[in-house]
Amino acid sequence: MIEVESLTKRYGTVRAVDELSFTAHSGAVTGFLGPNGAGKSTTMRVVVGLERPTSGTATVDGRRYADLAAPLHAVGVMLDARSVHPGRTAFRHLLAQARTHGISRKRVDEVIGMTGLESVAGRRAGTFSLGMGQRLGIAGALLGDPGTLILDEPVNGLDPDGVLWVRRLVRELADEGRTVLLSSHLMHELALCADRVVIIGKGRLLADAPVQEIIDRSTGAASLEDAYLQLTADSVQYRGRSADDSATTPTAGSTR
Ligand SMILES: Nc1ncnc2c1ncn2[C@@H]1O[C@H](COP(=O)(O)OP(=O)(O)OP(=O)(O)O)[C@@H](O)[C@H]1O
Repeated sequence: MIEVESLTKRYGTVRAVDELSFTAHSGAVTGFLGPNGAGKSTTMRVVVGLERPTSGTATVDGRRYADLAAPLHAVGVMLDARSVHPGRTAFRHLLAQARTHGISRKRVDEVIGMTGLESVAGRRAGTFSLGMGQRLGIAGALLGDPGTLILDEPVNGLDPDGVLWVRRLVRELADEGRTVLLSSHLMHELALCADRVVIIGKGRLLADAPVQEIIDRSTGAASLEDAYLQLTADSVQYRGRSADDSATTPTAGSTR
């Protein structure tokens, strides 16, 4: 179980996370949603001890990450699949992680098999495609057979077969009683794999409920995406313009 309580994280004047509280329960997949810059990655980074909270707490099974004796066995984490030494092979990368916790080579081979990387395990990670890198990141998260998994955008860059595999994998992990917290901007995918979603905007909690309840509570929403767009309408910080918008709102200095 992941418990985030009154968590605030400030970077100078920026409140990346603002008095945020939620719980990701064991035996469930919790989707973590919010617009760009809402504070999802910062929250996850605090949970795994990469950032110190300004105030509040974040714990896994009642303990701060820094207090876990063997963190890889407690929490599997994939925050940035690109954070791999590009000159190391996938196998060597996983073996190096495994050695920090006395995890066997057999387990390294097992997670390589689980993630479908057998044929490229001997290749340098720097030559991997986006999707192959994601699979390697997930393999690293599974290495310690942890009770909790935290996955930031796990389906980013995966092919349809890979997306389906992640959907089934997180379901199985939750059905085994594990806690799964995953972020994604793909609403359709989240609606299919999450039991519950936590939606944040500008660092604050906007909703925390089962998927269907979030949809039912929003006026006229037919999908999680509809409900999400309603809930976050005032929290979007970066909104692009279409060509039509640009035509009606010329930029300063435009001669057209
Ligand atoms: N190390 C840092 N220094 C300063 N500001 C930061 C730092 N890390 C994050 N921020 C700011 O904190 C806010 C939240 O960022 P965060 O990466 O947590 O958002 P996010 O919800 O994960 O966004 P995205 O969906 O784009 O990945 C943003 O305004 C970001 O610029």
